[in-house]
Amino acid sequence: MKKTVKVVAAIIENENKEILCALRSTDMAMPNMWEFPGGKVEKEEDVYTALIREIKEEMNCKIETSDIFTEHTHEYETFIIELIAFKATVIEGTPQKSEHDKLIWLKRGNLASLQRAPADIPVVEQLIKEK
Ligand SMILES: Nc1nc2c([nH]c(=O)n2[C@H]2C[C@H](O)[C@@H](COP(=O)(O)OP(=O)(O)OP(=O)(O)O)O2)c(=O)[nH]1
Repeated sequence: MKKTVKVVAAIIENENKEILCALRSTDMAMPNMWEFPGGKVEKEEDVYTALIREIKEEMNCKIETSDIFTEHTHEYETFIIELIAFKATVIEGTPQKSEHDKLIWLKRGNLASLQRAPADIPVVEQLIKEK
């Protein structure tokens, strides 16, 4: 049976209404795919704590999150992902790349132009529809 992995992701929006997109590096699982920064929720960790921790670890900044934007399950070849996405804003520091190959800010209308992790596609569609 495939393992189910709970992953939290941040839709970080700046004052220009652009959204932060991160390119998974060649050293990561699922390389060369664009994603919303975040990662796996650890055992006994709540989703908000997990997201704030992941963003601090990955981009050395502090975010503030609001309610869940969207939550859905996607089946990959080797595992099932339960992806929980939150809207967020940076409240301390500036996102800096460490694990990712690239960080870019994109307007909503341009979000669909990137090659996305497949589980993220419904999130992107919902974001585009929002405006
Ligand atoms: N962070 C993130 N991961 C995503 C997204 N969409 C998607 O399919 N994934 C997948 C890629 C990975 O297989 C998994 C998240 O793992 P990760 O490698 O980013 O998380 P992590 O830092 O906690 O991982 P690890 O080093 O502890 O293994 O979820 C997304 O939008 N953001």
